[in-house]
Amino acid sequence: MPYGELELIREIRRKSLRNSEFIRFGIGDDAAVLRPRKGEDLVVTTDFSLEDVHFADFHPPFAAGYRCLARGLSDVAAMGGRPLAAFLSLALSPRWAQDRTKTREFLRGLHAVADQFGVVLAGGDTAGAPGKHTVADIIVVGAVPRGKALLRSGARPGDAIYVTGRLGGAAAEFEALRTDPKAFRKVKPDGMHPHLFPQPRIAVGHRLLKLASSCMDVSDGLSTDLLHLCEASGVGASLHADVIPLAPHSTLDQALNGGEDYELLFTSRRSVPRRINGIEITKIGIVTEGKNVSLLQKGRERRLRRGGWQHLTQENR
Ligand SMILES: Nc1ncnc2c1ncn2[C@@H]1O[C@H](COP(=O)(O)OP(=O)(O)O)[C@@H](O)[C@H]1O
Ligand SMILES: Cc1ncc(C[n+]2csc(CCOP(=O)(O)OP(=O)(O)O)c2C)c(N)n1
Ligand SMILES: [Mg+2]
Repeated sequence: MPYGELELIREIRRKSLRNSEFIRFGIGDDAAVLRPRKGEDLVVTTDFSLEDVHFADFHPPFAAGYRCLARGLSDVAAMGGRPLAAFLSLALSPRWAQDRTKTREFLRGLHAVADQFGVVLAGGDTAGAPGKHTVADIIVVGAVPRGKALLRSGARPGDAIYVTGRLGGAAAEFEALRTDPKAFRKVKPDGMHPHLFPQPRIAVGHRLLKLASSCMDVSDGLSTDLLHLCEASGVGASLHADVIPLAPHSTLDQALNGGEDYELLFTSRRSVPRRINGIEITKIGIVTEGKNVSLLQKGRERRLRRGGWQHLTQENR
């Protein structure tokens, strides 16, 4: 039986009926009413999850829904924010509208990560997609202490460059999933599945408010994202390939160019602990003057190539 719009919204609303100090009114009115605390700035981010771009038939729909919100939460983490409310705009392909289990599983995954991080789904929009692909857009609203949000532009020469967790795992798991989707049917968000269930580093981001001079999340790949950060800060960098923490079964190329690891890349000139909230922190380089971003590998130095993901080009693998 296909979903009707009202029925689907009713189902989503039943699972999201929770107001909070921040959400005065959530799903049910023409717009949500949010009330930030005094002394806070709001952070707002939006991210597409497009069928055949961000997820495909070989993804369990539960994981597609989980990733959809986790990616938005990672952006809030990168700003040092605590996430408060999410908004989901969902255009279902005819196939998804027909197949209630796909849509239900997608929403179950989305609610799983919402519950994990105490975020309430406070609104959205529902439609039938005009084409063959399901399209989801997630908006996440969070809060940071006023004037304290972590920016990409704060890196200064002499700062050390750090990354949380391990890199390349998402690309490695993506390849494994594409090759043998059946092997991933029963996986759970246990922190061991960097592609299917990325873990937004909210708690680390919060601690970085007092430690980091700049910060961003690694979504497109370390190479591309470090170049973004350097450009925003007007600095160069020297990246040490041999100390980049690789996830199990992943390669340096996947760590540099694979993307979707949703770890935090940050700079600091303070003393940074080796672990924050149980997550390992690795120093991977140093911020330099000028504009050159170089990669040091086994004593040899070369220019860091922007090898990560770019939409609207044919270069993606
Ligand atoms: N269509 C758009 N309209 C307005 N701003 C956009 C649009 N697309 C991207 N941006 C903004 O450009 C910046 C970089 O975007 P993006 O590369 O997607 O960041 P990220 O990789 O962290 O998601 C962000 O501040 C984002 O809000
Ligand atoms: C079906 C499918 N093909 C390819 C990928 C790989 N992929 C898609 S988008 C992307 C980069 C990150 O996506 P983007 O939309 O730039 O995320 P953002 O930076 O906005 O968080 C990667 C590596 C995937 N996840 N699913
Ligand atoms: Mg991007």
